[in-house]
Amino acid sequence: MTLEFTKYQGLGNDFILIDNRQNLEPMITPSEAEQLCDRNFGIGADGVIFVLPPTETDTDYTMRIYNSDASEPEMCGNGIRCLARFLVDLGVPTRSSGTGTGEYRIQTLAGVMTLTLKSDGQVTVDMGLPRLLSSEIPTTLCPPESKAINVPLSVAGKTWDVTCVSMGNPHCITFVEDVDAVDLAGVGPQFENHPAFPKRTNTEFIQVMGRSHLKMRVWERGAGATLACGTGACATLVAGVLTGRCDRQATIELPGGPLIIEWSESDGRLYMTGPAERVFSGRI
Ligand SMILES: N[C@H](CCC[C@H](N)C(=O)O)C(=O)O
Repeated sequence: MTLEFTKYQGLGNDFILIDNRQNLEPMITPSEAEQLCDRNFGIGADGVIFVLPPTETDTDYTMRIYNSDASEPEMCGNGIRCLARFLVDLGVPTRSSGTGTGEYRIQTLAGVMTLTLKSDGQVTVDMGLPRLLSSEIPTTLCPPESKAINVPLSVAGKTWDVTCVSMGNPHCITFVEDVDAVDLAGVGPQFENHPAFPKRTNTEFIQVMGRSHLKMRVWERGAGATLACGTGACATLVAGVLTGRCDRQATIELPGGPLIIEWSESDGRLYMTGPAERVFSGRI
């Protein structure tokens, strides 16, 4: 079977996008996606994202994603910005948002996201409400109806203070003195696969540069060290506010570049703004 695809990247978090609008199910299997993500034997990417027909009322399309390890996460922040750019390139008309920019409403396993295309080429995503109860992460670090904020977790012979936030997918955030000193490949997998996280977890290591500037490195569930993580940046801002370290709007500085994140006072939702760029199209 010949597969047409287009590669996009959001701050270096890169994805293979597939126009799957003719079928209700993804046209390739998770293991085929894993092969395509291989950076030596395949196209190379952190994941494969499918544009599927809408099944929820008042949505334009449905997004599904396979990580490069073939697992299926609930949501991807950088990836959904790439999907917005893909829809524009496919010639899909936007809804007028009334503010002079176009919008798409996309169903995901984490809920319906509204994507706004800004005049400067960036994309703002309404990422919805954070989930904070340990049963919602999910984590066994504390009782199901309580929140895991600044709780101790032993990893790699060290005790880390962690705060857990779900953006539909699980995140474990820990604040460190020097984020560049973290042995990401050494400790990342031990966090990812820790028994305290029944669905595994994404892990964000954060250095506070100021109340509106956090420096982040990330070990992603199912993808390893990536250059950026949009859901992780949102979860990080929430953890920073809950632990008194930052304001409700901040620049999250990632290895691949900055994301602007706001945890709205008025509606309690997270808003993420960042770029999404086409790299190349191909067929395999
Ligand atoms: N690896 C993540 C999915 C991709 C999230 C990340 N790339 C983003 O931009 O939000 C997970 O398994 O939850």
